[in-house]
Amino acid sequence: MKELIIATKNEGKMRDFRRLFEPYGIKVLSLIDLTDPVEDIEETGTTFEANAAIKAEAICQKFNTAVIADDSGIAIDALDGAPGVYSARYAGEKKDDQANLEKVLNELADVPREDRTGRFVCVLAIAQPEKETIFKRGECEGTIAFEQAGAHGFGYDPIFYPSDSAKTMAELTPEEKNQISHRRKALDQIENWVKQL
Ligand SMILES: O=c1nc[nH]c2c1ncn2[C@H]1C[C@H](O)[C@@H](COP(=O)(O)OP(=O)(O)OP(=O)(O)O)O1
Ligand SMILES: [Mg+2]
Repeated sequence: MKELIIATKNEGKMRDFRRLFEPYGIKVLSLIDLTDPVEDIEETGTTFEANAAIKAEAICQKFNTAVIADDSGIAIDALDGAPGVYSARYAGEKKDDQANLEKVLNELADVPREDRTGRFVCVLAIAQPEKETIFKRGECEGTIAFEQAGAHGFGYDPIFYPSDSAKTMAELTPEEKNQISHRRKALDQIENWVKQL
């Protein structure tokens, strides 16, 4: 089976990616799956594209092979786009999903339903030896809940209602999430590249 390295240590993303790549007959490996330990990569960029490039290019150079990275997050209009690129560390360096979503709920406590709009963003970077890095962006529009619901998914899924959905992203099955997610929409745009692997 063909293998592809995804430059991530996020287990929630990897569960999404394993399903998303399965139809292409591709086995995806995270940085945790590799036998060589990979040190944490500092995400010093101020855009999703910059951070995705940092991750993809570092691992591409290390292993001299094609690598995909995913930089993603949630952008909330009432918070001027925050947490945005800082989504993973919104409540502190520890990367605590529960603390992060509680911080958002607290900040939006007085914001009425119609003003709770936002979107998930996923930027995929493909880094390949001797080639320019390729970027594709997928977005999933929705609204932020007043309280968390659902046990699937990861990150901010329990507080995000995709547009036209009566269920949060965490109440959807993994298959349902993968039909509408920002990750799906970004991956759709690199389908031709994936198929030629
Ligand atoms: O489908 C999603 N459903 C819910 N939440 C999500 C999703 N996609 C991204 N998110 C949140 C999780 C984390 O708070 C941030 C990603 O941050 P991001 O730096 O890209 O990932 P990370 O540091 O966890 O792992 P890594 O950099 O090793 O890939 O956005
Ligand atoms: Mg990260």
